[in-house]
Amino acid sequence: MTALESTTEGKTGVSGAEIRLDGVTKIYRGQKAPAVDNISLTIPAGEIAMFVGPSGCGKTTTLKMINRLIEPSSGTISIGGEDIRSKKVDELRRTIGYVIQGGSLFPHMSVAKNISIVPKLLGWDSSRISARVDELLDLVGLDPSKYRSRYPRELSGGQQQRIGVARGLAADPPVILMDEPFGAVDPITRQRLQDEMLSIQRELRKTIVCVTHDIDEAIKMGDRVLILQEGAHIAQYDTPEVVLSSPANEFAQDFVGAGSSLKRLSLARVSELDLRQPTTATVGENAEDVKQRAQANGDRSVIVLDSRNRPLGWPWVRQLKGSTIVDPGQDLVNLDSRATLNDALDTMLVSGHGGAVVTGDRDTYLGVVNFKTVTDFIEAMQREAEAETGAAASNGADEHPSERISIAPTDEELQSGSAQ
Ligand SMILES: Nc1ncnc2c1ncn2[C@@H]1O[C@H](COP(=O)(O)OP(=O)(O)OP(=O)(O)O)[C@@H](O)[C@H]1O
Repeated sequence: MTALESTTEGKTGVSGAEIRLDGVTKIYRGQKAPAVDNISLTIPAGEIAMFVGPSGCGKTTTLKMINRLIEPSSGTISIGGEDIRSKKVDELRRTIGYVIQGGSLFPHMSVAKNISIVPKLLGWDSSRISARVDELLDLVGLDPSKYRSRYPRELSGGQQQRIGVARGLAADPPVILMDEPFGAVDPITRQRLQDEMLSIQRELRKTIVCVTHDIDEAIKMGDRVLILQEGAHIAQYDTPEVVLSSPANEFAQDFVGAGSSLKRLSLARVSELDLRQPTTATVGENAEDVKQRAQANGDRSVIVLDSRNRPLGWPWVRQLKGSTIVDPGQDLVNLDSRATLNDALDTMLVSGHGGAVVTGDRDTYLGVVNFKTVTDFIEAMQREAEAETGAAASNGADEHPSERISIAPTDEELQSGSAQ
């Protein structure tokens, strides 16, 4: 077993490997100026590094040099301490997951075939591959029995992207490269995919390098954010907190943009809030018992869970008909506990309940978040940020926090909208 395939020792649960770039330069043929000019960078094992910067600054070129889709003109790249040139290109790529926008699935192959490309190349036997396909579908939130045999054209954009992620993870590589992975989907699906990726990463602790145009995505997803200028010159490489609170220079400041104190909302997670615990019911339970329980709790709606404690629906008590609780069959927009407060507000807006059902790893039910909890939290953050930045908070060029929270419903709307 080589360093690339082995689990990194020393950090509990980390299966990723450190990536190092030393003086790496890429000059494309026929070009005078380097696309990437002498970049040196270390991405610690088990972390997510988000690459951001203006179009053409060299993000994708830098990323693609890590799996040798592009060969550097000079400099050295190592993974897990091993120079990537010490392996054959094909072998190297089998140890690096690669996920790109839209999933880029093969249209003539079923979902299972798409996911199993690399395990097949690695010579895994068919029962191991089939078990792995099911495990990965479960991990990315798709029911294996339903999706295994489908073709890409039978999937939504978000589902295709999930399969793309499953394919990138298939052979359990220590390193995953992602190029604008969530660029082609609508904002709510994008948020869910980001949350799922964070949830998966919490279990797997790979080393992930991800290119994005979106500074908010970088701040949300990254353990570290790399802000690049033209020629892949590093403007700043720091944790999201430091990038937001202390931009290293004018370029980083401009890139992070106005209202950076507000962007800190993207750092606050739903898991930091006190979740409400309204009445829950399990499919198959006696409906009358559930109604009585809800009434005793003063709740006008209940969260219906499946036998594995995953939320299925959020019906009003008056909608509970028949003698047993059945799968309400509505599409429930869940909020992952790793979602940011900005995401929480967006999700709650599309819910008819003035709140959102929060889930943890593998979609397990955790509780409910409502507007009041979030706005209280935001107001406390706002006061803190204003105290920190003093007069700067009143700068007219900045987006004012109150603009962002004005979407919260009134108390009256809250009372009439749900039992919260
Ligand atoms: N195959 C190529 N041949 C010549 N020049 C190239 C090639 N690929 C990229 N470039 C140039 O190299 C520079 C960096 O490109 P790169 O795609 O790495 O940037 P990027 O930051 O990923 O951009 P974007 O955000 O627009 O995708 C750009 O000036 C681009 O025009």
